[in-house]
Amino acid sequence: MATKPNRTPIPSCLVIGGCGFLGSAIVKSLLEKHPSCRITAADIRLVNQLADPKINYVTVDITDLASITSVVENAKPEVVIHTASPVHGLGKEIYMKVNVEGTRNVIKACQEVGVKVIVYTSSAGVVYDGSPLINTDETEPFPIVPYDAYNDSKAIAEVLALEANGEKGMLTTALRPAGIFGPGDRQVVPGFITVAKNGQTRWQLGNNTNMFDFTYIDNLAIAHILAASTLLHQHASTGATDPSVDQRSHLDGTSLFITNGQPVYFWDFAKAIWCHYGVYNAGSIVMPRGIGLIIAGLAEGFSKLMGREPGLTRFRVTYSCAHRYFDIRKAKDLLEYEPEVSLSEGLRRTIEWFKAEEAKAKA
Ligand SMILES: NC(=O)c1ccc[n+]([C@@H]2O[C@H](COP(=O)([O-])OP(=O)(O)OC[C@H]3O[C@@H](n4cnc5c(N)ncnc54)[C@H](O)[C@@H]3O)[C@@H](O)[C@H]2O)c1
Repeated sequence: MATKPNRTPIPSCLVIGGCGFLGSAIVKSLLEKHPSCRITAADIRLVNQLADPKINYVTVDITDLASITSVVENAKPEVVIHTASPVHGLGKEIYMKVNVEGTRNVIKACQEVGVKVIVYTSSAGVVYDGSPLINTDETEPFPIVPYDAYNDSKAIAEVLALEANGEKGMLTTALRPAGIFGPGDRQVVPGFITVAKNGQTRWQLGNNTNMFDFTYIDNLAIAHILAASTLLHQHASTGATDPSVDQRSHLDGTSLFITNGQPVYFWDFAKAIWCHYGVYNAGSIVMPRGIGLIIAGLAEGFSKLMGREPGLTRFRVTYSCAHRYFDIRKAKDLLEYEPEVSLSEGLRRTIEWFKAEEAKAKA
């Protein structure tokens, strides 16, 4: 049995990737939950800055050791939350450079400056190889053949972050979110909205018996803050890792799946988005997965010849027919993590935000 987590207020925190979707939500939650925290938000591009004098925005490129070291030295944070990563769908080289070498640089800089706690944002995809993930927990090993370069690089970076646990007095943990969505989302919900705009919502790939996990952004931001303040408390009380504590109840040196804890049928999630968006004809034509893969293969070949982006890809077919949901009991035990915003309320807030943004753009 895990012991009840104790927490310590976070006096200073550097959020790397602090202008990104997740990073800026963490900054916002820190302002709310730890109002006296000195916050530095560092990112390679300073966009979406919150107008609050308590936040110090700085430019950083984590692939450059001197750049990240100087940011950590100036910020002198007790806690570093590292969310930076390129988006999914790019080449292997960029993932190895930013996620692997960049994370190595972040760890080195933190060790040099004496940071106490690192919370690394990993991904639920680190255990995915295309096989079904059904209520998967943290005992699931990394796959022998990773699904793609992005997930491979996230797994390598997670291992680097966790191996640094206990070194030079620093405690580390890794959170593995699945399908983050919310206002400001650039990946999950925009994909479904594009399908609606292209008039393709009638098509459903597969028979919709596959369950999927998604995570509302604010729940995930709070999970990061819970992890940071719990580790900070542990640091203050034991100085580092405590080998006398049952290994299963260690937050340091371990990874936790974080989701909304409400797995849903993949196409039910899509249909809910489209209904909120005002499209009600979804899913009336079911295309079996096998046929979808053949058509996607042809579409990819044709698009390559024409120099265009294919609308349907084998990745999208496989993904939308996959079983992918996770057991989050470990996060509930070790962090007392409880998703505050339900999936349906999260979707409502998200689509309202997208509609408002579209209205602003038209005005
Ligand atoms: N979005 C999802 O569904 C999802 C799912 C699982 C895991 N994750 C992980 O969550 C984290 C946050 O994702 P997000 O959706 O907020 O992405 P995002 O693209 O909105 O934010 C990532 C931020 O990292 C910054 N960044 C990229 N390269 C950098 C560099 N070299 N130096 C400094 N900053 C750099 C970007 O400018 C960006 O602001 C990432 O680590 C991602 O791998 C995301």
